[in-house]
Amino acid sequence: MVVASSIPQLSSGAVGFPIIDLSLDRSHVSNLMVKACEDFGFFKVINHGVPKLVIDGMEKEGLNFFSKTDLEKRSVGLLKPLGYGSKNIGFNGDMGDVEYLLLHANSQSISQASKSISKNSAQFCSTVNYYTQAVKKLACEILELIAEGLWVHDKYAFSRYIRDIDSDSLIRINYYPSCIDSAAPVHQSHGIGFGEHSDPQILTILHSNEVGGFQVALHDGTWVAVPPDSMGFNVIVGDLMQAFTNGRFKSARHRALANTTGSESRISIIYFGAPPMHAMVYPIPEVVKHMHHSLYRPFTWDEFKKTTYSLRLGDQRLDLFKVL
Ligand SMILES: C=C1C[C@]23C[C@@]1(O)CC[C@H]2[C@@]12CC[C@H](O)[C@@](C)(C(=O)O1)[C@H]2[C@@H]3C(=O)O
Ligand SMILES: O=C(O)CCC(=O)C(=O)O
Ligand SMILES: [Fe+2]
Repeated sequence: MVVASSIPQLSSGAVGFPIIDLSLDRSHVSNLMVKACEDFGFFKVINHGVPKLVIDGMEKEGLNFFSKTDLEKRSVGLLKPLGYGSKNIGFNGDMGDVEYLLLHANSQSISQASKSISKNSAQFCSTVNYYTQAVKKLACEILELIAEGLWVHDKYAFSRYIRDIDSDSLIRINYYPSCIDSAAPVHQSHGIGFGEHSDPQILTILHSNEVGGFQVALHDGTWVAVPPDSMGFNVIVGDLMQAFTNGRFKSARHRALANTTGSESRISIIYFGAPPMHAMVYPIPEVVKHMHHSLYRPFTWDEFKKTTYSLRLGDQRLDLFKVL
């Protein structure tokens, strides 16, 4: 990746995704974000203001959890799809070389979940809460900058959904064991940690340790590796943002490769910013005005989420909401 205001081409001919420095001038940053969302549906932010201590604490709790025995991990008593999972992704047969912990991102749910996740539940709870609050704040700032860059007159047009007390946002920790860690021989691994997909929510904020494997697809379908950087956060446009912007932004298809060669395990911590279940989603009038008609019919997040869970990971679920 290269810090720049345009789309940099690396010498190899590969694309470097935009890196946006949040300490720069606000209107410059908001324009860069809109361009990045249009060109890639993806960018990295640096100088984001989330303290390293908060990130390290969260990562440590994650590693501590995944180091437990199978029995201990499987005893996390949360209703599916929340809780602990290993290899299975969703309900429709998708598989990957990944273990995960999926939680609701509100403090009451985190507090409740902590009791079955950690013996030191108070510490787990406060660590996850600190992280979630900090990353939610970052997500809101980014959404407000994007609204400004799009000249939407209500700068809270997107962020209000995830600021809402009933927001259905999630927090997920994915653990990709190194082949040395893994019980399965390397030749049995199919190479995929988390298969190709777009995220259904509004915006995703992804952090990972210094182990590679995360990839994003360009609009033409070419896969590009995202170099790991534990100092930055990856920002991914979700399906709802595509609907809000009437297709001006496209949700980014991404995947994580399994760790088949390295000796280190990869851990990623992901915040998915989502609206409340009852919230209506429809293209915002300012964007439609320039494009003449709405590409998508209005729908609730509840309806979209149900559709998402009835489909496979890689399906293009937003197509089902297109106006014909
Ligand atoms: C196969 C599936 C897993 C998923 C729900 C789905 O039916 C399709 C989307 C998947 C996804 C991708 C982004 C997030 O990781 C996630 C929690 C979400 O909201 O949609 C997962 C779902 C999951 O793992 O439960
Ligand atoms: O773990 C990663 O790096 C990506 C996983 C992902 O895209 C997801 O959980 O939705
Ligand atoms: Fe994802």
